Formats: sequence, structure tokens, C-alpha cells
Amino acid sequence: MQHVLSYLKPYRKWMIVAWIFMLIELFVELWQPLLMEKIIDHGVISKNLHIIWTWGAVMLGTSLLAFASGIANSFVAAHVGQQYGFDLRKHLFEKIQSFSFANFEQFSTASLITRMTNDVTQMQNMVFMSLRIMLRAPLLVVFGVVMSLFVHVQLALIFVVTVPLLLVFLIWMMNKAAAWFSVVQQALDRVNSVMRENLAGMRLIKAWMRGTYEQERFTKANETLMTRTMSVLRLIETITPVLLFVMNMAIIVILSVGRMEIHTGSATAGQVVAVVNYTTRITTALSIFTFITMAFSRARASAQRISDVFTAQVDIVDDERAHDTNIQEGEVRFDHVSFRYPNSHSFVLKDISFVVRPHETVAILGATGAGKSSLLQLIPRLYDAIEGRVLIDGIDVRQMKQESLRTYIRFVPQDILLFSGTIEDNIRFGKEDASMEDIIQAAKHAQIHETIMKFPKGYDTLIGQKGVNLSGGQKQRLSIARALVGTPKILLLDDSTSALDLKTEGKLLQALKTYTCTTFIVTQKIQTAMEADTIFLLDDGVLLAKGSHNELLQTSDLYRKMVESQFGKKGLGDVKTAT
Ligand SMILES: Nc1ncnc2c1ncn2[C@@H]1O[C@H](COP(=O)(O)OP(=O)(O)OP(=O)(O)O)[C@@H](O)[C@H]1O
Repeated sequence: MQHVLSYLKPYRKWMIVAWIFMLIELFVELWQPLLMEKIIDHGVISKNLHIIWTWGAVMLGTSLLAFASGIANSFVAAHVGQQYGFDLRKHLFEKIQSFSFANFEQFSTASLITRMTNDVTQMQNMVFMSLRIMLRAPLLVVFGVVMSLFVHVQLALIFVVTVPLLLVFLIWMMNKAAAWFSVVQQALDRVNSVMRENLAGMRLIKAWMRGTYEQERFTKANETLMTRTMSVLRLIETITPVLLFVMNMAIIVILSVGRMEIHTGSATAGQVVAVVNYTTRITTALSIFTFITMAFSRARASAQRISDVFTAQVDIVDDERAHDTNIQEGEVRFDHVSFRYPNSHSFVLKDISFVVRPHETVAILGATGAGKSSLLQLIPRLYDAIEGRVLIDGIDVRQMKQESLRTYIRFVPQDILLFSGTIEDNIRFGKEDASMEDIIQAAKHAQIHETIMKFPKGYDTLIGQKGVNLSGGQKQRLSIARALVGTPKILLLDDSTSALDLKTEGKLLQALKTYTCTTFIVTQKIQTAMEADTIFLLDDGVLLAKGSHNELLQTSDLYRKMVESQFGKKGLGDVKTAT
């Protein structure tokens, strides 16, 4: 909670202003019963109109002052609450940007979205309430009791028993509700997660007619959210009746004792009215505790969830000694590299060593799950090797600043992601200051320029969400153009040409040869691999063999089997490149 509240520091002055307005309101509220006592005892009972008019005017004036202070307090509280929410969201977003892939596996996307929206809103509400009523209500209770003791000790003694008991009850409820609210937030995460998956996979769901199943999945998550929320609300809703019952009993006691006291002359009617008035004000303040309990309990659960994000250890950070590096050549060396994912115990890459000379092209072949993508991800340091070193131009990637390392490496992942915007925007994503010529050049090399020119708006064509208006092959080529626009030193293509026909792919591979960069191509196609200078054969995380196509035909049974499976036995001798 403390860390999350530290973002209030810049607004301390405004908070004090809000509290000053709140104190004015509180002062008036506490003074009103005393004025009432005066008007009844010295005005109404004594039939003194002057007193009634004078103190009536004072009551009206102070009420107007309280009214104006209330509005000013609300205004400032809303301002601080909104600014605080803005800052919290901004810092959360920045923290999430610094997350490594391992961190993203720790928090689901849906949960991060809930934390950045719903949880921040809960904190925002709590700040608003703390400036508006959260402090006013307890102060009103405490000073209400003190003032009624001041008016008439015997009449007010009932509070000395009831109010502490009620406070203990409220604090107990608050603690209980906080734990329950954190369970409610988890259920909300689940609803968000089901919704997110459903919307992202809508095409698949429709094509596979899984609508009913999805409906059931959502209903289940939604029901859990509802029942958990109902349970916590039921708990909270017991507060007000308990409060009202106890305080109404207190009023009955005050009226009975008051009647006797007036009879014996040890209390005036004005004093009894004033103490009853304090009782109703204290009851209102205590019933506000229901909302405060709810807001505070929710905020406590939300603060914890936000704090978990802020305190998450980012495992891939720049070392203190890391320096900016210009990758000049693009030599990539793996030195006895072993790797497993942070959430797993089994190694997916085992003792891999190789050197890829600058400007060489390497094709990585292997069965699915062999570790091809994992190997690529170690080069731009999306993950760190558990054992061994990854070196570029002889420097360990952990000694380079991530920003400078990634400036020179272009990674085209297996799952293509395009952003909403124009085609030009999407290609420019690779290099913000790229000229139109650079963009067209990259598109030509990626074999997508002609397709783009066929669209009525050419490079200004708007890409729908995630590129829905493009074919799989078009999306792949566009994402390759995005990688080429920055003239990379190391290019990593993770099965990024799988949807291309052999002819287009051949042209693309030829165009890539004009780039002076080291290229890694993960592929399932022998035809593609044959275009590379070297082929790496990965099997179950082990670099089983490496060499040219002809060398591997001689040395690797597995490679021969792969060639056979794609071209037949006869094709072993006369496989030709596509170009
Ligand atoms: N984020 C992850 N967390 C844990 N294990 C993972 C993760 N990503 C991949 N793996 C596991 O690592 C192994 C290698 O996966 P990788 O994606 O590198 O294989 P691949 O050769 O690229 O497969 P494909 O050709 O199907 O893309 C697999 O067993 C996979 O289950």
C-alpha cells in the first residue's frame, strides 16, 4: 500500500487544501446542535424572537459556508484523485514496458489490463473518498462524542459504550472484506481473460462452431464473479442494519433518560435535542463507514495487486557495466549455451556452440518443439541463457545495453502482429525517421510492394485490427518489410516465410542477399534452407549437425530423412533451389 500511495506525494498541498475545506464543513456540522440547543432553550422556550432570528441567521450563514466548503472540497478531491490515477497508470505502464518475457508469463495479459484499469480506479476512488469523507466520518464520530459529553455528560455516556464497540466491529469487517475483495478481483481477471481469448479467437470459434462452449465458459466465469461479489456485498450490507439498530437503541435510551433528567431539572429540552442531534449525525457518519469499508477494502486488495506489478523483479535489465555498442560486423557466437524457460525445469537448449560469421545466412531446421524459436530469442536477449554465453562481435550480449543491442537486430516473430494504422505506419515502425524511399525499398525487397500498389490507397491503406484485411502471406511480407527498413546487422526470421509460395519466397531470399547482415531463418522447408550458407539441424534442444546442404546429405541421417520426406527418395540427388 505504501508504495502505491507514494504517488500522492506531488499532491500533498492540494490534499491539505481539501482537508481544510473538509474541516470547515466538519466544524459547522459539530456546531449546529449547539446552536439548536441555544435556539430551543433561550429562544423557543423563553419565546425570545430576537435570539431565534439571530442564531437562526448564524445557522443559515454557517450552513451556506459548509455548503460552499463541501463543493470546494469535492472539486479538489476529484482533481487529486484523477491526477493520482493518471500518474499511477502511467508508472504502471512504464513498469510493464520494462517487463521481460518471463514477467509476462508471471502475469496474464488480462490480469495486467484489470490492474491498469479496475485496480487503478479503485485506488482513485479511495483517494477521492479519503479527501471527501474518509477522514471526516471518523472525526465527526470522535468530536461528536466529545461535544455531546460537553453538552450533557450523563446523556452522552451511552456513546462511551456503543461507539468503541461499533468501531471494533467495523474494523473487523474491513479486514474480512479486504481478503474477499482480492478474491473478487481474481474472478474479474478470469472474466477478462475469457473475454479476451474469445474476442481474439472469434474466427476460430465461429469456424469450429464452438459458440455454445464459449458461452458456457463465459457464463461460468461470470457466475463466479457474481457469486463472489454477492458474498462480499452481503457481508458489507450487514453493517448498516447493525449500526442503525445499535444507534436507534441509543436514541431510545437518551430520550428515556432525557425525559427523567428534564423532569428533575438536571437537563434542558435543548440539551436533549442537541445530544439526539449528535446521535443522528454520528449514526450517519458511522453508516458512511459502510462505503468507506467497501472502498478501503477494495483499495487494499487493488493496492496489493498494483504493488505486485511494481515490485516484480525484472530479470533482464542492463548491467551497471553495460555499454552502448555499435554492432559493426554481426558475428554471432553461442558458447556452450543451455537454456530453460523461467517457469520450467527442463532445458530446451542443451550445450549449444557455434559461430556464424558476419553476413552469413543460417537456416535452422528441426522438428516442432526442437528449440528453434528459443535459440533465436536469446540473440536479442529476450531471454538470458542459463549457462554459457551469447556473443555478438565477441561481446557478451549481457554486457551491451539492451537498447543499443536491439537497434541492430531485427526479429520477425512467428506470430505476426500488425498495428492498427496505415501500411506505411506499420513499415515505419522499424525506423521512425525512414524516408518514403526507404519504406518502398524495404517493401520491394520483402516482395510486398506490388501487392500494396494494388490497394486503392496504396501505402495509405488502413490495416484493420491485427491486420484482418490482409492474407497470412501478406502479413508475413509486411512484417519482413518492417524489419528490413532499419537496415539491420542481424536479421532473425522465425518461420516468417511459411505462408509464401516457393517463387515469392525465392525472390525474397535473393533480395535478402543484397543486405549486409547476418541472417537466421527458421524454416520447415528444405528448399528454403538450401538458400542458406549453413544449415543448423536442431533436435530436442541439441545442435545435431551443421553444414551446407551437400555436407548434411553426407553426414546426417536425420537431414536425409527430412529431404526424403519433402522430395521423395528420388529427389535426394536433384533438389534445385526455387530461384
Ligand atoms: N514460454 C515458454 N515457457 C515454457 N516452455 C516453453 C515456452 N515456449 C516454448 N517452450 C517449450 O520450449 C520447447 C522449444 O520450443 P520452441 O518454440 O523453441 O520450439 P520450435 O522448434 O521453435 O517449435 P516450432 O517449430 O513448433 O515453432 C518446447 O518444448 C516448448 O514447449
